[in-house]
Amino acid sequence: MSRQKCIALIAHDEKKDDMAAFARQNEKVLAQAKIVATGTTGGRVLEACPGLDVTRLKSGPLGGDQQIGALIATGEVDLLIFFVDPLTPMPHDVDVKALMRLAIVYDIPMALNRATAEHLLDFAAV
Ligand SMILES: O=C(CO)COP(=O)(O)O
Repeated sequence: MSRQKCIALIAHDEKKDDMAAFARQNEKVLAQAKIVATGTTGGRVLEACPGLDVTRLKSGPLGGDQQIGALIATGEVDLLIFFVDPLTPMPHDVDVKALMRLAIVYDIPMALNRATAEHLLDFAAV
């Protein structure tokens, strides 16, 4: 039997409502996976869907993006869903860029907005 899929969820502040709505809408699919999330995003996802298996890491600006990058490097993440806010400068922009780079290096499917995330979830059908 193949191992349970791991989905990483991250949303910048302006996109957190969107992430909560996305989680609610896709709760059944997400419930079949193990979820890892940056701290605040994970809290919002759990508020929206208390039954999900969510491991909350550090908040993004405090190293959470790098933790998810490390999980990608060790082969533990199958899909990255990251709702990026393109309109707000971030103090941890270099961490965000590093995370995206690792997702590319390890060829992990990566959705940076909701429209793509819906397609990837359908496609991955965990
Ligand atoms: O900043 C983030 C991603 O870069 C997200 O972190 P939080 O989920 O803790 O807000």
